[in-house]
Amino acid sequence: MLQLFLFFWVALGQDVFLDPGEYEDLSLEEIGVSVKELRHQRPTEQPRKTKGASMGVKFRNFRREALEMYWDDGTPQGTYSGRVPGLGRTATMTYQSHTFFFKRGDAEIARFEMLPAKNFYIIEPDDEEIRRSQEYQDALREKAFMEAYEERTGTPWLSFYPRDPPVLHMWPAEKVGQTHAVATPFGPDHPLALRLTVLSTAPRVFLIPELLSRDECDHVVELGKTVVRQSMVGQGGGFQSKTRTSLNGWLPRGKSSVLDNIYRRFGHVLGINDTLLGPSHNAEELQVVHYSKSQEYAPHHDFGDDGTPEQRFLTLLLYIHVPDEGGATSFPKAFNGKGLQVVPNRGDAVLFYNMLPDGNADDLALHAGMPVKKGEKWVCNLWVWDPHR
Ligand SMILES: O=C(O)CCC(=O)C(=O)O
Ligand SMILES: [Fe+2]
Repeated sequence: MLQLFLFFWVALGQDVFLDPGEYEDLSLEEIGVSVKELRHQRPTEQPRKTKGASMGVKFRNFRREALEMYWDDGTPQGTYSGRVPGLGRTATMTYQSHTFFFKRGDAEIARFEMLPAKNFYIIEPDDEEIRRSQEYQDALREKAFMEAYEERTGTPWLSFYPRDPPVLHMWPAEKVGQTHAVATPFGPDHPLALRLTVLSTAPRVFLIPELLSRDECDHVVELGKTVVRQSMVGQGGGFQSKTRTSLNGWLPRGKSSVLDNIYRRFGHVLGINDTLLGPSHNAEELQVVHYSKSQEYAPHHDFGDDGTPEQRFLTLLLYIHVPDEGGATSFPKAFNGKGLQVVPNRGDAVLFYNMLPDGNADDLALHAGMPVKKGEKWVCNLWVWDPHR
């Protein structure tokens, strides 16, 4: 009977959650979830830097000729920063008030000072045909959009442009301590009632206690041991880096029937049809990560700009073996810079959204795997893309 009830509950897509109006924002201590560790990283808010802040910028060259790019370091010649092809583009991380200039031979063609809320710089065409081209008109629209967006929201547009709001379900995160209840028939061997509790509203971070059973954690660790290798970061196969010293590997959902059942559960917990959670649809294979003592993953975003609107929408991080000391997952930009760090219990998961409801990537979703001080840490990442992979 209970099973039947739960089945209908799920089938109707009904989630039980309290009216956000009933919630007070709770402090981390007041949330009342049982975890190994849950705290702020700093006692005070860290105001977002405005002067001298780092920023990602894009340049578009609408000259037909290639240009040489220089950073103005105060010397007459500047620091060489690479070539921008004719009608090409480049992007770089820099700082506010820094200046770049572009040369063809000895002639300076353009010079830009990096200004707050201006992340897009256009080297103007010198011929009418290009000025009338669709590409140039699109670039002007993109520049105007980026500036208006940052003006309006105080945060830069980091997604590909143009990009629609996400199509996948996103759990509301209006107040710290708010919970959503989900029932699923796909428990370890019985239906399961689960809860998602909001740990942070900006970025949107949830704790999901007891998503996996102990036996399931053991099972995934055992599968993980057969696939982990030295971690790589970056695109195109990546490269070894000091910022990610852990080992990782990938597990297809069909690796075992236990894993496939867990994926069905993920579908209910995320509010996303589980058939979409395969590699040919919206998700990557399950990534297993192993850290031993002093290994870490420095602060990073899970999204990247690969020049398409498709983006890593959410991260479901499963703790399948908890370190004895250290190894928290941290969100240094949460709580206006007070930060959030959490070490859940074994079998718990942390869910966070890398995108905002308007389709922008969420800069605040910056996070890190802090150094393990004692024991071993095993986690899994499920990355779900929107609108598809
Ligand atoms: O280990 C953690 O706590 C975070 C891991 C992570 O961010 C990643 O693998 O992308
Ligand atoms: Fe990550």
